[in-house]
Amino acid sequence: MTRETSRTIAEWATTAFGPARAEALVARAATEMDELRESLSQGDFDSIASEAADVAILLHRIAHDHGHDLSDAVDAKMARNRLRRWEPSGDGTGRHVAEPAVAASAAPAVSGAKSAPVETGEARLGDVLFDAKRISIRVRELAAAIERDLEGDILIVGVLKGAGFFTSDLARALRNPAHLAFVGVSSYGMNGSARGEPRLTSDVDVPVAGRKILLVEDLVDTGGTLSRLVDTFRQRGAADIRTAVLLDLVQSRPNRRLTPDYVGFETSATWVSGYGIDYKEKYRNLPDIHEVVLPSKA
Ligand SMILES: O=P(O)(O)OC[C@H]1O[C@H](OP(=O)(O)OP(=O)(O)O)[C@H](O)[C@@H]1O
Ligand code: HPA
Repeated sequence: MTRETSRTIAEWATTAFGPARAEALVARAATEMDELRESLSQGDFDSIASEAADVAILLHRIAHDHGHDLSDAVDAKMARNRLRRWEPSGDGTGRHVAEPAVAASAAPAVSGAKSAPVETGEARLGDVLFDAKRISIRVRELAAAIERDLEGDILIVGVLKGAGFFTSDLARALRNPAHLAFVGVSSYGMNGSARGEPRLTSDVDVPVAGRKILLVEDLVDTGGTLSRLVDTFRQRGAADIRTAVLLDLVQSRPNRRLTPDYVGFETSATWVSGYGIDYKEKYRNLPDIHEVVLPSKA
């Protein structure tokens, strides 16, 4: 049997019925919902799945017409639901009461131009800014742009840990015969507290002289990490160095040390997490990128 997606459903429906306005689809979904309610009240349990499918088919079409896939949206929403705290209403449904809170007391002190705020209250995971689907589309677009500029053999260098997922997705979207390496960079002092000059904590395992290098970062804030790496590889004789970042934290632009060559998304968020990016080492595993809400800043 064909595994239907929002796209295949929308294509079929448009061929069968012609283009539709979203309002008409919502009204039709409400009618199908009424039929589902009727099946339940009449005890017609055999038709329940089929009536529910009629509702879902309309929802798939609405999602596709607005650039989404409903199954992906359900996956993303469920990932979020599983992180929330819920208060049961007593009838088998419930309301979410608060986002998971993370204590801020252990926050490292932040210094200099780094935009990380020092919190006095509690931080929580906020809205999804860029979901997994959007990220994967954008990664492919970035790869296409990079391929147009950089031909042939390149050395892809991912910056750990934050850019781990972005580097592996971008590398797989690029068709260049690439070599892959990673570096570790830390901006924290030896005591793990103050944010200072970025230093290399682990190096690439290949020579870089004469190579075309694509440096891959999850985000650019002050630009300190990337500019440190560009300087390092330039001193070692790299032939060409390009920088690709998934997120540009636009608030930090005025004091930035470097402008990346390729940018996935711009965001005005102060702090973000997910898709490799952490909040105090947490949330790197989340498939979507969320805003982290820092309620009070000192
Ligand atoms: O533009 P900058 O001001 O240099 O900031 C960007 C860097 O900061 C974060 O890394 P972090 O040092 O937190 O390490 P991580 O990648 O292991 O999370 C982020 O992942 C970038 O690497
Ligand atoms: O928003 C951020 N998230 C994680 N690490 C960061 N480093 C600078 N800004 C950020």
